[in-house]
Amino acid sequence: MNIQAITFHHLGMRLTTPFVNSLTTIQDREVILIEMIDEEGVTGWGECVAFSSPWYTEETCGTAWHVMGEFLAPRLLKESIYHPEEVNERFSMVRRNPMAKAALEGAVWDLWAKREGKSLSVALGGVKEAVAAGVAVGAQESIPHMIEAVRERVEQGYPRVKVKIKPGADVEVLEPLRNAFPDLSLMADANAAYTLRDIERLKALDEFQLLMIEQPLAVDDIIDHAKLQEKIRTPICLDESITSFEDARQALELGSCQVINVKLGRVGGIVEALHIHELAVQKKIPLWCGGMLETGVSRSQHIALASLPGFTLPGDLSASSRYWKRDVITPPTVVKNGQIHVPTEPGIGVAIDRDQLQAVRIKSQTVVAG
Ligand SMILES: O=C(O)CCC(=O)c1ccccc1C(=O)O
Ligand SMILES: [Mg+2]
Repeated sequence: MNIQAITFHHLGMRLTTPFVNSLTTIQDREVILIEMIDEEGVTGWGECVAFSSPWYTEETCGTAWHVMGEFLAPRLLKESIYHPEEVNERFSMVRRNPMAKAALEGAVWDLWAKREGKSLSVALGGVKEAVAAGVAVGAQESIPHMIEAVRERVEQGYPRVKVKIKPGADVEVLEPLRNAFPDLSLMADANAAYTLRDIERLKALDEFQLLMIEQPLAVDDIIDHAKLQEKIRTPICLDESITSFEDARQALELGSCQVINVKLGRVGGIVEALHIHELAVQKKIPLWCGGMLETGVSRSQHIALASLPGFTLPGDLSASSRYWKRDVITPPTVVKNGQIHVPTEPGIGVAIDRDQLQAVRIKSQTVVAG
């Protein structure tokens, strides 16, 4: 395929409720959507999941806009592409910047799958008709508010709930939650809020039968996580620390985690994620798909990825309505009986809601071939 033009749409979205974690509060959500068109007029869509500020990892919408526009997009427009697996290789002269790479690679996969008449799920080797939903509940102003927020999600049918913790708001939150929901599939995400000096606090969390604890230590650490895993029973799941297949391989070799949260943006795209999946299946390491408070474009890619056999745990895959009053895709993602249907239509299997795109667009920029 010959990509003719790549358009970057800069959107200003707003979450229905603010999302609070150990580092920041997000309500206004800047988003970059990628629209890619080939010589036959087929269009592929991708999403850059970086945030406005570098609180989660170092990329931002600003750095991604720069890297995609100046360095990555020109490499896609220069020569034809036979298969999306070539994209990774073509981007290899750009160090890191996984979210910028994944955004463009994702659009190429959507475009290619549409040309082939295959759903993204089938194109990636997916085997499920539906994937388990899951939900992340941000920090709340009080314990009763937290219990109510979790109850609302349980009543909506989410089979697994994740809450955010930090020192001073861990046992304090998890103990009342566990008492209120003795049988709930519950896990905690620290977004790197602890160090090994907090070991006693972290050991105390073993009491709450958590499915796992996500990213307790530093964003770039795999050494201390291995030491911590030896001292606690709760399985460690890595999020921020895994930015590529190589990171996953090394973390598993060291014993830094027992579970991996795969986010396409964080690991640099679909090909990296497929390699991680292959390794995890071989090593019997359970995987699940994370989320980035994203629009339906990235979520649809994650739903396709979660349909692969190695994604054995419910992810942070929630309904469009959990994030947005109106998503930019149609139909919106819905959760039924705790599950999300995997689309069978070509590519990501959902259409872009052009009216909504227009309504939330701040600016667009197009880069053309030749
Ligand atoms: O529902 C979602 O999109 C995931 C919510 C979530 O936990 C999260 C949201 C934004 C950035 C990082 C994380 C995380 O998994 O750490
Ligand atoms: Mg996380």
